[in-house]
Amino acid sequence: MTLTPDLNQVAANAWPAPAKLNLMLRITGRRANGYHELQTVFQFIDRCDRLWFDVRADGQVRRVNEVVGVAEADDLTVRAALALQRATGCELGADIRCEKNLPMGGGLGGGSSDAATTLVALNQLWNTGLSENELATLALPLGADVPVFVRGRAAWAEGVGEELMPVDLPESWFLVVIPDCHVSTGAVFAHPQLTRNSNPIKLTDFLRGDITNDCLSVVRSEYPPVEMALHWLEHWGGGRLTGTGACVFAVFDDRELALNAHQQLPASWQGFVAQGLNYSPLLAKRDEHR
Ligand SMILES: C[C@@](CO)(OP(=O)(O)O)[C@H](O)COP(=O)(O)OP(=O)(O)OC[C@H]1O[C@@H](n2ccc(N)nc2=O)[C@H](O)[C@@H]1O
Ligand SMILES: Nc1ncnc2c1ncn2[C@@H]1O[C@H](COP(=O)(O)OP(=O)(O)O)[C@@H](O)[C@H]1O
Repeated sequence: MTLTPDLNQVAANAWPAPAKLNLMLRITGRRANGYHELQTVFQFIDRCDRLWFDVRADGQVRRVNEVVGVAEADDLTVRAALALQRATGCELGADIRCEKNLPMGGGLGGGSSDAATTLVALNQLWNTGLSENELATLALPLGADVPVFVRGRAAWAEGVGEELMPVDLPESWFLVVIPDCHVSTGAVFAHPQLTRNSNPIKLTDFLRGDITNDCLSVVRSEYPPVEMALHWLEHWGGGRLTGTGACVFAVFDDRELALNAHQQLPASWQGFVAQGLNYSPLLAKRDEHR
């Protein structure tokens, strides 16, 4: 008999919720409801939150661990589970445990990814049988970035991020720097100086090197830690902002170069090295359960 938990088993039962990077982001207009029309490119990275689900027979949905700064009722995992219950009439519930490895509000999409992983996992574990399209439709009201995580394919995106076209991109290495500040997505989109009228481009323009992020100039002027991180990354070929930030990243051809840059990160700064992924690890996990 062993008294230590079988850590391999714990890991095997975990459902991954990867981060994303926006490799470019253009704002091409504004809708009547105030939301902005975007063009963006999403790629996943191999840095993930991990979630565990225990099915409950009594229909209750509970988050069983503390997530600092997020009340249980507001947690996107709980909201996603309740949305799936409502849509399907499922009478089962779940205990949800979420290991947060991704910084919140950093433009890495951790909350959106947790929501998507919850939808995909519980659709399997509850046997609710929704198709990928149905899950993506359920995902959008939870957040503009949730559908891309449900579909699990790196994508060229338009609209508010819901019109998705899968793309295959180089799976480069990234050094992601986490500036010591939180950027409010709402505040960036409300900023009077934000560029809102970029001309639309095509995927081929992005592939030829148009990697503009229209949020960059507002974010770097309003948030000094982002400006400092971008300044430091100039030494490594220049930094880019993911989404509305605060995280910034530089691209490397191989892991060693990225690790070398990471080692030189100022001691008080946070960051990590990760690889770009065209397929979310969520897909492989889902397929184990089919
Ligand atoms: C712009 C992206 C790119 O990935 O930024 P990140 O949040 O990842 O940094 C996302 O699409 C963000 O989507 P999402 O995360 O769902 O946005 P929310 O926090 O709900 O948006 C907060 C507020 O920003 C404004 N907003 C958001 C998205 C959008 N396309 N136009 C907007 O004008 C709205 O006023 C909204 O109420
Ligand atoms: N499970 C969750 N993980 C992270 N954030 C969550 C979660 N549930 C709700 N949120 C809320 O969503 C916000 C956005 O989180 P996140 O997706 O990590 O950032 P971003 O949209 O900048 O990429 C957080 O500030 C938090 O208030």
